[in-house]
Amino acid sequence: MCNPILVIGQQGQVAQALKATLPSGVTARFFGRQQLDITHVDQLENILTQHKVNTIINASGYTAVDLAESEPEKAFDLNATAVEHLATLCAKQNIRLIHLSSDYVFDGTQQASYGVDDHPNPLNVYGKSKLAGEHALTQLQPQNSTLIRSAWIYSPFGNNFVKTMLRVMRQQTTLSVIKDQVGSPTSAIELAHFIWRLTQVDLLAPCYHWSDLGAVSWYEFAQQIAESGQRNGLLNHPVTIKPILSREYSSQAIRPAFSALNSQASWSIAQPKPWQENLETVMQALKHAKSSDCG
Ligand SMILES: NC(=O)C1=CN([C@@H]2O[C@H](COP(=O)(O)OP(=O)(O)OC[C@H]3O[C@@H](n4cnc5c(N)ncnc54)[C@H](OP(=O)(O)O)[C@@H]3O)[C@@H](O)[C@H]2O)C=CC1
Ligand SMILES: Cc1cn([C@H]2C[C@H](O)[C@@H](COP(=O)(O)OP(=O)(O)O[C@H]3O[C@@H](C)C(=O)[C@@H](O)[C@H]3O)O2)c(=O)[nH]c1=O
Repeated sequence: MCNPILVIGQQGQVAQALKATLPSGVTARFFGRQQLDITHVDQLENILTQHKVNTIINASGYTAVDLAESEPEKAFDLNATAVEHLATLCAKQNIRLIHLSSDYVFDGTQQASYGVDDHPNPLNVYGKSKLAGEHALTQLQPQNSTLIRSAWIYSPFGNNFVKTMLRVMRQQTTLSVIKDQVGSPTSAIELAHFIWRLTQVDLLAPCYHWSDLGAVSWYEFAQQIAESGQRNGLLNHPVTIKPILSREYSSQAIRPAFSALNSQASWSIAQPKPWQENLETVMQALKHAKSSDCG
């Protein structure tokens, strides 16, 4: 039997999506930060001594984009230094490492969607810490490892823009959402399927991009969430969404104006679906979760 795959992360949305989509015949062990704090290199070493693994999926990360501006050390500890330690151990022990990075490594000045060879130039602390993690992985080159840049991840799990919008829309009938930031929403479930496919690929490319098909502004994304929310009984009143500019919205971090990903090079491994279709699937999952809560 193959050695189990070790997943770092348990409660995060990508970790939960990986758990929900575990392919039959694959064994995976999930470690939340209670069992494995990857900022402690001794804990990593202990786990790797206790568990024989060939592949690690790092689904952990510091993801609080605004908060990172006031606590850069924490963001860099988790997104860069811990990745460096992880990559060092994986290189030493011939373990394949699959790591996640973000569209926020790009500055958003490009006109066309970002491909894997486009130049990263992050605007905020979170993006800088993710890019430092990418550099650690590529420089240390653990055995046949890769990083996946994804973007705007949403799911029925954890915290994300879709769930935030639904919460805000339930509390108020009007809200303002930024229209001059455009990106690629990504269903965590579809991303998880892609990651599991990658674990089966013999020779990995150094970097993949993965998102749903299509690019959209946060404003248009919010409009679709409201429309689908009402149709699926997740919202019981109409909402008015006012399109605003980034400069009208107070936030600590600067976000790229355009960070859509070109993931075409990944389509030989899995075929992405349009974001509207994936959003509908997630909204229906939220609807079922709500009706079983009530039942
Ligand atoms: N969210 C998004 O839109 C995007 C995310 N990404 C990247 O994908 C990855 C996963 O993101 P997502 O699932 O959304 O993140 P979440 O914020 O939902 O989850 C973060 C995960 O990190 C784990 N974690 C936090 N601190 C530690 C630590 N010290 N040691 C070990 N594990 C820790 C958490 O552990 P526990 O399970 O115990 O809570 C949790 O599983 C991150 O690397 C992120 O940068 C990339 C692009 C977009
Ligand atoms: C709640 C809210 C947000 N916004 C804006 C703020 C921001 O520009 C945008 C998205 O806000 P969020 O804080 O949900 O998303 P943000 O934290 O920017 O999401 C990012 O997370 C990291 C981890 C990534 O890697 C990125 O790919 C991306 O998904 O929406 C509004 O315009 N109106 C609102 O009512």
